[in-house]
Amino acid sequence: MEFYRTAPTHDLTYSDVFLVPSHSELKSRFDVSLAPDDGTAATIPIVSANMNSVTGPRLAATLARRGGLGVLPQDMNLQELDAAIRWVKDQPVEFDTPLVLSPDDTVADALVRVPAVQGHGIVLNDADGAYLGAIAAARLETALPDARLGDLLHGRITAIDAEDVDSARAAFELMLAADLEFVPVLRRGAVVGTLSRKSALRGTIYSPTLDADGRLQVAVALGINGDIATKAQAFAAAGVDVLVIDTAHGHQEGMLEAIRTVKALGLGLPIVAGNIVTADAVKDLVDAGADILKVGVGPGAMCTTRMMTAVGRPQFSAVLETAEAARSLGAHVWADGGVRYPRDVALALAAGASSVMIGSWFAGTIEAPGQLAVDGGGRLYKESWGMASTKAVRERFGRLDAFDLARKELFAEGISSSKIYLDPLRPSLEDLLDMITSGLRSSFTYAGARSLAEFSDRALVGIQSAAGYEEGKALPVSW
Ligand SMILES: NC(=O)C1=CN([C@@H]2O[C@H](COP(=O)(O)OP(=O)(O)OC[C@H]3O[C@@H](n4cnc5c(N)ncnc54)[C@H](OP(=O)(O)O)[C@@H]3O)[C@@H](O)[C@H]2O)C=CC1
Ligand SMILES: Nc1nc2c(ncn2[C@@H]2O[C@H](COP(=O)(O)O)[C@@H](O)[C@H]2O)c(=O)[nH]1
Ligand SMILES: [K+]
Repeated sequence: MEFYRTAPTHDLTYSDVFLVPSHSELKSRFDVSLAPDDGTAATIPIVSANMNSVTGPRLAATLARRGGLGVLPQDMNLQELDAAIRWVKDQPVEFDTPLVLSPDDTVADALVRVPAVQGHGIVLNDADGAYLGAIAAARLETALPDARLGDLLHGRITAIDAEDVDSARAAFELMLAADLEFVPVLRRGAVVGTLSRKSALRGTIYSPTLDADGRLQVAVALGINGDIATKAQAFAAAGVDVLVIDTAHGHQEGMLEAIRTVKALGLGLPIVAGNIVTADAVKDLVDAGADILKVGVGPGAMCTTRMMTAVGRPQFSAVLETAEAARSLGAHVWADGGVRYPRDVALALAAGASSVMIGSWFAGTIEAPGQLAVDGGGRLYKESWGMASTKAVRERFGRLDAFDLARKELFAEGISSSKIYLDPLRPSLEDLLDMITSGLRSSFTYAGARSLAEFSDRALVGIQSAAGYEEGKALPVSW
């Protein structure tokens, strides 16, 4: 990466900078590879944050199916995490994970899981797991909230047989011909997944993140306290693919000890560690055994660290400096936090990140763990909160006595409740991934780059004023 015309005299964040187009030999945006090449099997440079409001098993499976990687948060107990890792490993690769409900559930029960939109749906199984039928989510729009889902099955949707779908393109054509937006996919009478026309199309564009056995990959986070070795071994036994050792101040002795402990287990899994923002920290964490550094202090949407402590660093410069240091040591960087638009992802990659971690933006999706809620104006949202907020601290340390819990609560560095609205045009994680990856494919061609390495090499980055940034925004109404 090079700065265009002016070198910066101070640290910069994403809105301070822009990419200048340069000569390109690429003829199509599909000629671009977005694969991170950082020791994970990801094929797109997107990782979901280890936040309880963001990455649950469903979001992790959906993200891996499209080539990214989900990091399950450390604030779940060991049994829950073990079950979550195994659940992701059991999910279909070619089809969407079915949303299975009971015929006795009501329309209101369904509407907290999935909105009444096209391309999504519900599968009904009986108590023994036998398939009863499926309902397109759009049908919920006109049904009464207390109606039983089982009573909506008249004129039920045709299912397709997994054996009849030999390619994603064939599935798309089949659904188009039958004028279907959503179908359950059956194998020998049992549901093995669902498909929408859009997911069939996505199957022709994305490649899943797979382990050596052809199952979806998943990562899990560990804090730096407690019996880290036992936890790491249990996660490895459950089949996890990447370990993320995470604490607010990653450049501390406790983190270095935690990395050494996990490294000494010889599990053969990539170790991600953070959060840090300096080249010195990169060196120390890589020396201890980290393969990937998680970079970002203070940019997160739920994060109050900079206002509480003044500590942190504008994210573009933090990524630029740490990525350069990591590269010289054969390590990589994940840019963590502060992403609000696809452009921010492109800029993090231009600065040298191999992947970009997104939290709050993904909290406002169908696949995120929380229930859907409706505000006074009828808009759909999910609740999100920071992992260092009073809410998270209470949940994490609830087992402590009142005195110790009160001591921990003093140090909250995050917000406890925030509404993250679903984008009505892009309510699912996959809709956001389409938006981000198409933005990236286009960015790469503007820079004449076929791969991530070429992109960070060729990127020309200019520095802009606040007015320059403002000019780049679309105007939904006239001025
Ligand atoms: N990226 C970011 O900007 C930030 C992210 N977070 C996220 O919040 C979650 C909770 O992290 P965390 O609060 O570290 O909790 P952890 O449970 O990981 O514990 C942190 C440990 O480090 C010690 N510590 C020493 N200095 C600090 C410091 N400046 N800040 C925090 N702990 C310190 C704590 O001891 P003691 O409690 O006795 O001081 C404790 O033992 C993580 O997911 C983290 O990534 C939190 C803040 C900033
Ligand atoms: N200082 C805090 N940082 C937090 C907290 N919870 C999460 N985080 C960090 O934010 C990113 C995600 O950023 P986003 O802008 O995409 O939401 C996450 O990975 C953490 O590093 C918090 O309570 N305090
Ligand atoms: K912030």
